Amino acid sequence: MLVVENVSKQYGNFQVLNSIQLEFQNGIYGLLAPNGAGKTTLIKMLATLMFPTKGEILYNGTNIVHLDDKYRDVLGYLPQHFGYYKNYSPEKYLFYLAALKGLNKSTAKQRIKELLTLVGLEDVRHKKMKKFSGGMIQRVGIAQAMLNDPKILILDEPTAGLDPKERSRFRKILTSLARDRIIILSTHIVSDVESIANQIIMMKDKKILYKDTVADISNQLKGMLFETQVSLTEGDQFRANYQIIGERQERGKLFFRFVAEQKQDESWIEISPTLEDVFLHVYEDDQTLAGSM
Ligand SMILES: Nc1ncnc2c1ncn2[C@@H]1O[C@H](COP(=O)(O)OP(=O)(O)OP(=O)(O)O)[C@@H](O)[C@H]1O
Repeated sequence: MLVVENVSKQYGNFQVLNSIQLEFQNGIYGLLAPNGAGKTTLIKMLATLMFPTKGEILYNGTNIVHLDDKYRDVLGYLPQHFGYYKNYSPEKYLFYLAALKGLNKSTAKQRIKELLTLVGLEDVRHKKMKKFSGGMIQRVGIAQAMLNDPKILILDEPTAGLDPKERSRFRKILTSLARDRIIILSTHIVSDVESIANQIIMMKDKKILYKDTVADISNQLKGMLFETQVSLTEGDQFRANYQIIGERQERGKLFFRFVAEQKQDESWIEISPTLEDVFLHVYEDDQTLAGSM
């Protein structure tokens, strides 16, 4: 078990995280927040690339800093921007990293074969990576993070720049890896984690806002989410009165999806909230969100 125990992080006087408390068991955790909320900072601390200003991170009861190499032996990490050699093939690159990680040759051979199959790159294993799409490169990234068969796999915004098909493929790979390890995946895109994460962690104002299942977080808006239609001339007034989650124009009318404390009009239709609704609701005033969508 991995435990983040009362962790705070400051860069100089600038506080990014304040008293973070988290526990991870095997399964997929989606770390979901707009850019700038501190996801990378938390992930870098989990990967021992940065250290908490206060608090500690424990793996099976021992501070990961003290575990040192023993911790890195069970850790797989895919950073936001991972460095690969464009002129290498994925196979050559993975052999190179396996050697750096101290895997013996026959173990490496077997493992690389399995991993290239897992990520669907066996057919192009000898092709130079400079010809690869963003999705293929990210799959090489997963393979490199999985070389040591880690108990903890951490991926920082792994789907950035991928198209929907590649995202879907990525999700399937992660699901297949989740059975007997902790997977922590950071993203600002709800659909990346909605269908695969056992738990979603949402951060706001330097703190953990929610750590719960998709269903339980979605229920935060239960009874408060509605749809209705109004005339075009009433649109501005309606927007001023309610928090709008979505709107569209159709047949000369405005259709709003919006949040209100309770049903105030017979014409309003209560709808089941999704994780995306809660995300938009929670980060409505968040300046960082505008740049991330
Ligand atoms: N080395 C640093 N020195 C000072 N401020 C930093 C440093 N690294 C990050 N920050 C600031 O800390 C805040 C959180 O950054 P962080 O990268 O952890 O956010 P994030 O949620 O991962 O966003 P992104 O996905 O854009 O990286 C941001 O305001 C960022 O500008």
